[in-house]
Amino acid sequence: MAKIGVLGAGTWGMALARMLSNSGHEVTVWSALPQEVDELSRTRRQKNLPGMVIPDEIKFTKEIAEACQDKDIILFAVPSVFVRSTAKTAAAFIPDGQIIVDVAKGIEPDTLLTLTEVIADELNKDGKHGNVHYVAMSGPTHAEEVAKDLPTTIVSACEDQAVAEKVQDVFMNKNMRVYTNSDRLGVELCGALKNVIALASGICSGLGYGDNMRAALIIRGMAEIKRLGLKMGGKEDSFDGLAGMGDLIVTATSKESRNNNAGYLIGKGKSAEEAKKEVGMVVEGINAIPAALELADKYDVEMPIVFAVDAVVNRGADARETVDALMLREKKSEMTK
Ligand SMILES: NC(=O)C1=CN([C@@H]2O[C@H](COP(=O)(O)OP(=O)(O)OC[C@H]3O[C@@H](n4cnc5c(N)ncnc54)[C@H](O)[C@@H]3O)[C@@H](O)[C@H]2O)C=CC1
Ligand SMILES: O=C(CO)COP(=O)(O)O
Repeated sequence: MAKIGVLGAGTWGMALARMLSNSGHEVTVWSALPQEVDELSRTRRQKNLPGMVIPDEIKFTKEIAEACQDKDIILFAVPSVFVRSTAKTAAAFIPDGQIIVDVAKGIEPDTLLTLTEVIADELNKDGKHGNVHYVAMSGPTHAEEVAKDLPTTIVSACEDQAVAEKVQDVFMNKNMRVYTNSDRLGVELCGALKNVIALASGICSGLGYGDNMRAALIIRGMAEIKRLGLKMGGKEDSFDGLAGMGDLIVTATSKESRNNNAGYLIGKGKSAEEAKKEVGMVVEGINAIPAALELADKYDVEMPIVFAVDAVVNRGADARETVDALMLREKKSEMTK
């Protein structure tokens, strides 16, 4: 059995902590919010997963050292905007050679680093973390379903196959099937960028558009993600796989999706701020837009849906007119080869 430190006690961190604890692993959860640690310890409930009982075996701590020292795996499960600050605080307590798994989905604006790259960037500053192993875990995995033990699949992505398999072994159980993947970059790009397309899907539902439009957004959205991701060095299998198409399908169609729901509210006329507030959990697609635009520019890749989402979410464009303009863009062939 493994010793696992979970950094972040939000919806995803807690659903995974419970699953890992129920598999017999020793789990310690750290949160940056002291009142959250107190509340979780006392109520054994996560506020956004009210039906889920947190096993007594899970230990909560306000000391990040306690969640990082003497662990087989440290799991980063904080929203993307807190990944760097969490890595910075944790660095002094993370031994070299540690396996770090990130489950947050995003790309840091300005640096354009994926989140395992952000953690590495922070840890490498002291020259003492040259042998840390970074794994990205991603796939169609809504916390609300994992919390109910509904069957789920996920990818353990690391260029070192032995490390990817070690993480696969720890996370795999009858409700969670884990595949390995050697393309960490491609997997992380998929996880971050599909959230922007899920916002588009939600916006179109809010406008009253139907399943035809949703299917179009999923396929043409993945065409954009893949165009960029392949140019950046990602591998085709990742975009076609669970972390790519799988996660895009679930996020663009599920009633559980924070991004889909926020998009819906925006399509109904709410501002991005109002939508985020109403959703009440992190909406990573909104955070990912600046980096997606910067990457499209840097790699000279056309991403019309991402540009349209930015126009509606950040620049006050009328959603219906924006969809009309997308539909009437220059005529194209679907063939890429
Ligand atoms: N919820 C889900 O179904 C899934 C979420 N993810 C990803 O996991 C990441 C976390 O998502 P959720 O757990 O849903 O978000 P959430 O909105 O539930 O997370 C909030 C948590 O962030 C932590 N936090 C708040 N302020 C902080 C700070 N200053 N420093 C460090 N931590 C702080 C707290 O523990 C808080 O409970 C996101 O990147 C999301 O895309 C990935 C797969 C599934
Ligand atoms: O990444 C996720 C599911 O795989 C979660 O997506 P949402 O944040 O849109 O709920």
